[in-house]
Formats: sequence, structure tokens, C-alpha cells
Amino acid sequence: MSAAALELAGVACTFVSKDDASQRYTAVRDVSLTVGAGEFVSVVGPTGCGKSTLLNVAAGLLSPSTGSVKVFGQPLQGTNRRAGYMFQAESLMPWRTAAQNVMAGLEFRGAADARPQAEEWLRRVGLGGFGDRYPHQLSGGMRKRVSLAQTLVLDPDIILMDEPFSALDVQTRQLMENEVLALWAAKRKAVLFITHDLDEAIAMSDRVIVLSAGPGSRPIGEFVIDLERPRDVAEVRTTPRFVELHQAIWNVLRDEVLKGYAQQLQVKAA
Ligand SMILES: Nc1ncnc2c1ncn2[C@@H]1O[C@H](COP(=O)(O)OP(=O)(O)OP(=O)(O)O)[C@@H](O)[C@H]1O
Repeated sequence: MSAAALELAGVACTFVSKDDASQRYTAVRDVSLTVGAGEFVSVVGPTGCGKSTLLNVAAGLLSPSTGSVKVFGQPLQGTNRRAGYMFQAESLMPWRTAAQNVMAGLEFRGAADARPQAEEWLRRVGLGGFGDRYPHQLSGGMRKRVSLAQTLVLDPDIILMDEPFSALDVQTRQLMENEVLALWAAKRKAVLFITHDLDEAIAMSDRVIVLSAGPGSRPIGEFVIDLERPRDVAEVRTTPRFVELHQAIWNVLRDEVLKGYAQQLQVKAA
């Protein structure tokens, strides 16, 4: 059997306060999860449970306190060079045009054809002809498309996405989700997708992993999403199987979400 694209085994992450080393917080504990080559896996969980922490571990931006990370069977050391990232926050350089933003990573690699590749990817994400615009001259949805092109132009084998569309309005978000699915279907890269939106997770994924509330979050449920592809994220939500899956996953997630909110309220009150 070929190795998984990404494998986290027994991962725990404990953060130690800079001011007081006795102050420790274990965000995640005993996390084992895999993403197969070409598989689309989402992780859902209550706010603050450690979803981004796990994505940072997969990206090699954060070393786990215990446990191991393998990328296509090889232990991960340093940043994950097989992966591309798309985060929640705006990642575009405001002083560069859309095309120059998309080209940046290729230029860094010394690619001679950075400009035509960037133009081609802008076209694929529906922004052909917008390459000369600066980020402030684009809408939020368009900027996300540029970010998507910026990630995909590097042709990563693994795509790590942390709530990439959470800042978008519902319609733009659904358009972007469908575009990501179409691009994913064409290239079949491994995707680890973090979201707090269960509908989005089900509509997009092959598998949904549910994390418990923190501290010490860990996977408490794993669901295979057997909805037919290709999917339209808006239409698939109306199918009986989607509703069934939603109910089954929500049954596991509901209590954790309530715990997560209760903890946030305690932190605020303290
Ligand atoms: N560098 C850090 N130092 C200390 N604590 C941290 C650090 N990074 C994350 N945490 C804590 O670890 C927990 C998990 O954070 P993380 O951002 O991974 O959660 P999340 O599930 O992505 O949250 P959200 O759904 O709100 O985006 C939180 O309680 C957070 O405060």
C-alpha cells in the first residue's frame, strides 16, 4: 500500500507561557489522522479546539511536543515543502499586482516561466485580464481567488486550508467552494481542510474528522462522506443523504461546541 500523503501519529501540542514556564496549555493530545494521496479531508471542531494548531503541525510551522508527522512516508523535518497553504487571513502583498502575487513563489524557485504560469492560473480561477490589478482594486472574493491561484500555481501535492472562505458572503463562498472542488477533481491533490462550518465540510470532503473541545482536543468521530461527485455545494445540501450525514455528525459535535462556548465565556469572565 502506498504511504499516506500526510500522517499525524499521537500528536500533542503543549504551549508554554513565555512569562511563566509553569503556565502550560495542551491544545491537542493523542491526535492521529491521515490524509490519503488525492483525498479531501476536513477537520471540524468547536472554536479554539486546536484545528489551526494541527494545520500548523502539518505545515511544519509548529513542531509537536510529542508524536510524529510523516509526509508521503517520510518524517517531516522543518517546513512541509510538499504542501501549499491557504489561510483565513489575507495573504496577498498589497504592493504587488495580482499576477505578481501569483508569480512570487515561482520567482523564489527561479522559474523562468513565472509570468505565463501566473496568467494561466489567474485565468483558471476566473481572473483572466485582472493580472494588473492591485489587491485593493479587487473584491474580497477576487482576492481569495488570487490566493488560491498563488497556492495552486506551485503545484503542491498537499493543500492545507484553514477556513479560507470564512470572510466571504454566502454566495461568493459557494462559488469558491465549487471552484476548489473542480480544481481538486482535475488534479486530485491531498487536501486537509479546516473549518468550523459543518455544511461546508460535508459538501466538500471525502472524510470529516470531528475534534473534541479543548484542552487536549482529540478526534472523537470520523465520517466517510459517500455523496456522489461531482458535487454542487449548494445542491448537495438538499439531498436526503446530506441531511442524514449532517445529523449523524452534529450528534457528535453538538456537545463539544457547547463545551467550547462555555470555556470561552469562562476565559472572558476571568
Ligand atoms: N502560540 C500559542 N501559544 C499559546 N497558546 C496557543 C498558541 N496557539 C494556539 N494556542 C491555544 O491553543 C488553543 C487552540 O488554538 P487554535 O487556534 O489551534 O484553535 P482553532 O480550533 O483553530 O480555533 P478557531 O476555531 O477559533 O479558529 C487555543 O486555546 C489557543 O489559545
